[in-house]
Amino acid sequence: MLQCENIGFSYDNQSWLFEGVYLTVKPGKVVGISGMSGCGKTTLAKVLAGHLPYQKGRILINQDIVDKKDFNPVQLILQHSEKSVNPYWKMKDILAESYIPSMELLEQFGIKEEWLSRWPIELSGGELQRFSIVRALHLKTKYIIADEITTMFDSITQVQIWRALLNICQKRKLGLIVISHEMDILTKICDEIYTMQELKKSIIDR
Ligand SMILES: Nc1ncnc2c1ncn2[C@@H]1O[C@H](COP(=O)(O)OP(=O)(O)OP(=O)(O)O)[C@@H](O)[C@H]1O
Repeated sequence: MLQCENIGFSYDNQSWLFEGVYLTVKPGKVVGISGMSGCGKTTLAKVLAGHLPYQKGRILINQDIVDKKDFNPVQLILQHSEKSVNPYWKMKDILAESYIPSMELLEQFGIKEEWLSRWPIELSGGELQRFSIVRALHLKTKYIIADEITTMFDSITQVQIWRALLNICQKRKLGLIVISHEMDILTKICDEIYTMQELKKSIIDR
């Protein structure tokens, strides 16, 4: 179980962006987070994935505090995948930095073999995003945070991508946190949905 207890974060060490955030995600469950623009959803995602240090509270996985030196079992997929790839590496090397995915997995996300030998700039935003999703699916990953990950896709491709991701999460019993402004996506795929405001008020064990 991924548990956040009383998390507080500040960018300037003067005022809290959010404080007293509680969130529990069980393996195999899909939890949606929505909220006003600028309320701190992406920041919370970065805190959970270990990209940003938090100043208050604790984050536990199966009752243990996450070991920062080890592979982080909480993997974050961001909206703008071009910001999370090295522009000087070819796609196959970007994937290999994490692990070598099977062709079957690549196919599930509609990745063509010929794209592997391209530079990031030679792919569309949607094509690049497919790589970011696959890259996060390391075998040691236990939780995925998907932060507005399908905004660049047409509606048919959105369905294909969500179906593939949800299938894998179900098969591997991964917990999935979905951050989105699109309530119709959240209501279709999530077991529970919270606003940032509600996370601040909630109790640990619900
Ligand atoms: N590196 C940073 N340094 C200082 N302030 C930041 C930094 N990154 C984000 N912020 C501020 O923190 C607040 C929360 O940003 P965040 O991106 O977490 O919001 P969000 O809820 O994900 O917004 P949106 O729905 O628009 O994506 C914003 O006011 C933003 O300007």
